[in-house]
Amino acid sequence: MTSYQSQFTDYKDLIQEGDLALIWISRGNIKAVTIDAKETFNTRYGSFSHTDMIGKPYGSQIAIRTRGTGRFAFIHVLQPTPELWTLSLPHRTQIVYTPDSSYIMQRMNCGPHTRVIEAGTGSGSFSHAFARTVEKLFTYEFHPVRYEQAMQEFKDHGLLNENVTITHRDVCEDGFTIKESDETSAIFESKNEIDLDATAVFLDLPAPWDAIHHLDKVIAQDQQVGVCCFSPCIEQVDKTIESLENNGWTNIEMVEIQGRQYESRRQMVRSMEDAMERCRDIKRRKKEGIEQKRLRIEAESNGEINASSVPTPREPFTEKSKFNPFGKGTRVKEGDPDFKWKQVTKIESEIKSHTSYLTFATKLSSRTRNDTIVQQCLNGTSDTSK
Ligand SMILES: C[S@@+](CC[C@H](N)C(=O)[O-])C[C@H]1O[C@@H](n2cnc3c(N)ncnc32)[C@H](O)[C@@H]1O
Repeated sequence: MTSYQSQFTDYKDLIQEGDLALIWISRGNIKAVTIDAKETFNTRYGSFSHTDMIGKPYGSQIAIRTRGTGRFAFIHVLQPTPELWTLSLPHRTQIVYTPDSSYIMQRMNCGPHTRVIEAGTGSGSFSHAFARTVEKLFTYEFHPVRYEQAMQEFKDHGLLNENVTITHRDVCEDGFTIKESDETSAIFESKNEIDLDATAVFLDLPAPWDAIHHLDKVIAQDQQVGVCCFSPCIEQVDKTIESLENNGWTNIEMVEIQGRQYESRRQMVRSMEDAMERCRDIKRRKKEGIEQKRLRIEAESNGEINASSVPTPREPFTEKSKFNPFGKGTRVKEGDPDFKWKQVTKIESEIKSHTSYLTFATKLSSRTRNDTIVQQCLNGTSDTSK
């Protein structure tokens, strides 16, 4: 397999041989491909040769004539980003989606100096987002196949060379310390144990409460550390909070992200006269119905059961072309200038985005005052990079 410069962290302009590209076919259909001049990308509309992509800028539209109809079909070739990867990755587990991951990173103040612990790795969706933003990501997975697959994927995406370390571990049983004897991608230099010094922790595990007590050994002692536990059930939240409290975590808060689509629409303004016309119309139709029924019964009893002998109802009084805003008639196109409209907001009635509850907390282990640092801060000479 090709080893990539990490395109997730470094952007490039042109599509090249060996690149990982994300091919946008439609909104819900994005496919990852490795650009190879000998290959074609097949869709049900036809085949797109990789040679037509090589040398073009990322974001280009590639068009072909479709089989049979001769009409155009097209795809877009996109640069991989963590957001697009989340939409196209091979699912090995449930994953964290961008509305949650972006909020979590923002809440935990993730930036270029953050050192993150993540367990479990799962399908690596959140790992890619962390990897782009933070200084270092230590991710843990106890399922052997998922561990291997994630490790290969991180390697292929150039993330292991950058800032990601993956370790095969049951974190609830064995905690987070990484030693030379462990099954890990970590590179050991002078010491046989990695200094994790984590400043943010993300736990997407069935039982995060069993892992929380292991954190003290691996989190930064002199800085405020943030934790987020991602759990689908409120009972899990309850147990997590208990464990966080017992282990000295503070500022505990639970959040649920509910994504909603707000649409700007126009609604027809209806007058009292419209309402009255509607009532008259109902009355008219009812009367016509009763009359028709009477005629049918009469025709039946006279033995004239032939349908053609029953008169067709007369056209409703309301002209269809003029549309009765409250009743039947021709559908009016939203915004039709013959009617009055007001601007309204419509939201989806169902919320589809509940994936999990997010339980946040913080911990500052060492509360001792370092006078040198305080003095440096007061003098404006402190190293603000930390
Ligand atoms: C829901 S998935 C994580 C998905 C991931 N956050 C993503 O965005 O792709 C949970 C993962 O945690 C792993 N896991 C569960 N318990 C674990 C433990 N005690 N230690 C390490 N990994 C664990 C599971 O094997 C699974 O792959």
